Amino acid sequence: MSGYQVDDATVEEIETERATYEPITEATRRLADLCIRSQVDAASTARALEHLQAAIDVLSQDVAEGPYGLRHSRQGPTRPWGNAVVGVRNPVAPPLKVVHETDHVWSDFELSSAYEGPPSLVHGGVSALILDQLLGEAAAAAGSPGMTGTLTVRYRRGTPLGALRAEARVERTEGYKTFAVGQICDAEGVCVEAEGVFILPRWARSEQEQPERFE
Ligand SMILES: CCCCCCCCCC(=O)SCCNC(=O)CCNC(=O)[C@H](O)C(C)(C)COP(=O)(O)OP(=O)(O)OC[C@H]1O[C@@H](n2cnc3c(N)ncnc32)[C@H](O)[C@@H]1OP(=O)(O)O
Repeated sequence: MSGYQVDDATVEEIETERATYEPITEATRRLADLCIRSQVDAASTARALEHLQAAIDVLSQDVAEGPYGLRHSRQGPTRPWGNAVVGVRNPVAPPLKVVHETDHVWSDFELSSAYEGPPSLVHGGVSALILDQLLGEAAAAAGSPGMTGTLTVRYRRGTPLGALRAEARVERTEGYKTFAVGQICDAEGVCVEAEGVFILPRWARSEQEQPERFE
């Protein structure tokens, strides 16, 4: 399957890539929030748009074909940098930093106004997105990576924008199937719960080196 690339990037080259693109990604996240909440007048907005167009013109001068994919290096860390949840080069990603413990994974993160669904609350699709990632990471961390087959989400109460924690763990495995559970909590407790089945796809079962992650 395409999108899984092994390259010879050195640790230094990976750090340079991160240092080059992470600041502009973070600025773009800030921009998304400002698009929603700025109250400057039309003339100021038009001026900002001119600056943005200039930035787009510069960045468009050299663009890779296709999405980022999942890049593995023989020397440095794996880079899921285009991922919609954890991608450090993806301004759509909050991004989450996921900590892998022996028996579970977790992440403390903030969701800005860009993730709003009902007023002041997180969009239900965004909660599902985050839980899909966390449950998938739990499956991979347990040594049984897979693609999401089925994800069931229960919204117990509204999830406020702002500071949140997501956690996930593997419940059991059955052959190629891994059953994982997880939740998103605010300071008051659980807001959303999920359970999912992660399946090692047929095409990966026969490969000698199975992928470590599916993103
Ligand atoms: C550190 C790593 C971090 C990784 C994080 C990743 C998080 C993000 C995860 C994703 O978002 S993945 C993207 C969303 N998912 C997909 O796009 C999956 C699309 N579907 C497929 O690729 C295939 O349908 C799938 C791999 C799920 C199953 O196809 P297979 O041909 O490999 O399955 P097969 O027919 O051999 O069935 C294997 C077993 O799984 C069961 N199964 C198949 N599809 C299922 C399904 N959808 N839900 C539940 N069970 C399913 C099937 O019944 C069977 O059970 P039994 O062995 O008990 O008979």
